[in-house]
Amino acid sequence: MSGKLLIKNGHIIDPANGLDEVANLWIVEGKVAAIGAYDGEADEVIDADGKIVCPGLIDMHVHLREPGQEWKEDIESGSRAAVAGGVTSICCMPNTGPHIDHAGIALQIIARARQVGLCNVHPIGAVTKNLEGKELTEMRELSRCGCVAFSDDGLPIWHAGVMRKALEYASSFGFMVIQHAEEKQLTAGGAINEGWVSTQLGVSGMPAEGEDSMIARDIMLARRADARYHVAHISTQGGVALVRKARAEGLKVSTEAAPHHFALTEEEVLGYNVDAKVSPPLRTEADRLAVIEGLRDGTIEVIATDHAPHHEDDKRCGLSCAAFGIVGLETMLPVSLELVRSGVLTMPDLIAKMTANPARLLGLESGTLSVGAEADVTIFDADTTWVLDREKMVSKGKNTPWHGKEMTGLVTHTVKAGRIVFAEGEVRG
Ligand SMILES: NC(=O)N[C@@H](CC(=O)O)C(=O)O
Ligand SMILES: [Zn+2]
Ligand SMILES: [Zn+2]
Repeated sequence: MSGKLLIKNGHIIDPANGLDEVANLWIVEGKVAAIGAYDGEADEVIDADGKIVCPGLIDMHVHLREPGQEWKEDIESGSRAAVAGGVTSICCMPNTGPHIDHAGIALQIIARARQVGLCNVHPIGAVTKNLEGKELTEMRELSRCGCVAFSDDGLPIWHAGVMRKALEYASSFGFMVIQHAEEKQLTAGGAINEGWVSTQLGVSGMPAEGEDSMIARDIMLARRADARYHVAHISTQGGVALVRKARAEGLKVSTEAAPHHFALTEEEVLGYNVDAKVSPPLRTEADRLAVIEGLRDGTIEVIATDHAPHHEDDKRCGLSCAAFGIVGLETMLPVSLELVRSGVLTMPDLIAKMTANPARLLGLESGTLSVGAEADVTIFDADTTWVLDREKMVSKGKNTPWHGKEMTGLVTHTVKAGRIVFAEGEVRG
């Protein structure tokens, strides 16, 4: 957009540039023009006094459902939910219908996202055709058409031989393979974590070993292939320990945690709460604390929501048959801010896990307030409290375990390429 936007007197935190100070942020012609002094008059001013101003958040794990399941979410509703949550760049997973396993679909998603024009949408290409785990996709072509990483998320790349080939092939081009780590032979039929809650409820469980064993296998394969391997939505104590050890060894292994895995435990499903049913499942308190320790010591570099919208019809059918998934875009920031309030992370460290770190892993240009960068900016009040009402959420998916819960931390403005796309609780455009 043309013109000059001044974000005045905010507490600017930009981990990519080590910035942590109260200053003015000037945006000219959609780009960051200056931080601090600038000679000129603003066309529009946002008073950010007492607020935090940071690069637009990046969520590298989102299910947009388009094409194929637009009644659950689509590119427009997902983009709107993103900016309502302060997120200006999302990576969308390939378990759509058709899958993102050929260039045409990737191009179609990017074109539609540009038309919507609210946030950056970067597709993640499938590793195998039809997510069947058998035949590799044309990763190189998918990459040329805008895919920023590769995954069969929704499903694991279960076949060890195929995973080995995928890692070797991806490694020769520097592509990152993102694994939904789940050994189905251990988790088949399970709906929630295997443990005392599954016993109490009489519902089949998914043991932590289902996740741990696949991460262990993959790390061996990644070591052999010298490949970039990223564990999606890590949820277990054992998994975090394996990733920590691999990183200490110098392997190109990384991981992300979803807010529900560091904020909630399996006890959330007591009462057969289908909105707390997710894959991997909410785990034990020991697992939750291990994820928090992983975030604290840097083993887990990224916070990503695994935003998985479902229609009510897919959820309201009992715990065993309900679809897996929790929506996350609109609760990512307030839920994650608890890590700062409880002293686990500093504010800059938290913001880095939602900006600079995913940008670095994926080679994105966003996630920074460097002068000259596209002006994607999130402004939030870290202390404002509000109550989440699922009916007021922008996402079509209302499947959140936080309905009716008090949230601390409110996004007041989202700016995309210099344009205010969210303010006063409303998405604009
Ligand atoms: N996380 C989930 O519970 N569900 C995801 C799939 C996935 O992320 O594995 C979905 O697509 O619904
Ligand atoms: Zn997954
Ligand atoms: Zn997912």
